[in-house]
Amino acid sequence: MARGEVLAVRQASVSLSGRSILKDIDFSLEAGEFCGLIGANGSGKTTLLRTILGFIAPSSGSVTIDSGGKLASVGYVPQKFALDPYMPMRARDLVALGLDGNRLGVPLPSPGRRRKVDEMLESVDATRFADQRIGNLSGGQQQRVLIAHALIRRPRLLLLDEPLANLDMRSVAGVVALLRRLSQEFQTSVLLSAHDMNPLLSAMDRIVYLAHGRAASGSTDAVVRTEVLSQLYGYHIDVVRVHGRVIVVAAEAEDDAQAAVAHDPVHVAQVP
Ligand SMILES: Nc1ncnc2c1ncn2[C@@H]1O[C@H](COP(=O)(O)OP(=O)(O)OP(=O)(O)O)[C@@H](O)[C@H]1O
Repeated sequence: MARGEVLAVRQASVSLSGRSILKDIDFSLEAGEFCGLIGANGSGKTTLLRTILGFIAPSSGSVTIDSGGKLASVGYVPQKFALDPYMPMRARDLVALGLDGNRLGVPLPSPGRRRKVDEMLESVDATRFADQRIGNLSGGQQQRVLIAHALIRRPRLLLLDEPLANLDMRSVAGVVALLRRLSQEFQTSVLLSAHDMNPLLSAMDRIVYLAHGRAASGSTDAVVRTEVLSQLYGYHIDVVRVHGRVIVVAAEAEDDAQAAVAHDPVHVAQVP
């Protein structure tokens, strides 16, 4: 691994049930970098995150994480974390659970634990709803608590699977700004998956763009370009910038392009 790198994914390929899902994925993240993992539904974002977490072994290539000597090197906020409104657990209880890692049993309360939890709740602006039932909080508030849970042991790398899905526009902006701030403050590298890159444009240091099981990575300006994405998709793509938003357009009505549009009308729009 190069100096300063927290995560290095090198020529990693992944097959599931005999099907090739990811091919030759290659990118790295440095300390404190904020990276968007962008791709349409089914492009392999969750599979890549699970591979980085070590739940899936790559069939070739490698994934290396530099723990920096820490026990808790990776924090994870999974997709679709269902919180039952009737679960008798306060926001602060969930954050406190993050302190326990893999330990079993109920830890004794202590002033030290309480202080760490209070500080973490404060960092994610959750102090005012810390004593409410987790299931009664709004989607944006729940995301803040889940982020606090994942970050309380100050991991070097934080992985988040579609944390912006199902949030309203204001909450999306709030969660992105929060993650940007925390990644700098804690020097935690963030890898966040999303199907729409637009809310992340101002926050991303780099992008990993997945299509057809392959990835293009680098700075947003270097990757989100007509030539690069056309090569990745294997047919002509136009990258259109309108009012500060990026729209990726499959310009030709080829079969593959049609399929992409049908697959994800939000991500790849089609010129009529
Ligand atoms: N266990 C499995 N066996 C075979 N194929 C699988 C398996 N799990 C996932 N896949 C396939 O791998 C591809 C990538 O799925 P993945 O969930 O990683 O995509 P994603 O980008 O996270 O999608 P979404 O945005 O819908 O969550 C999909 O075509 C999916 O059907």
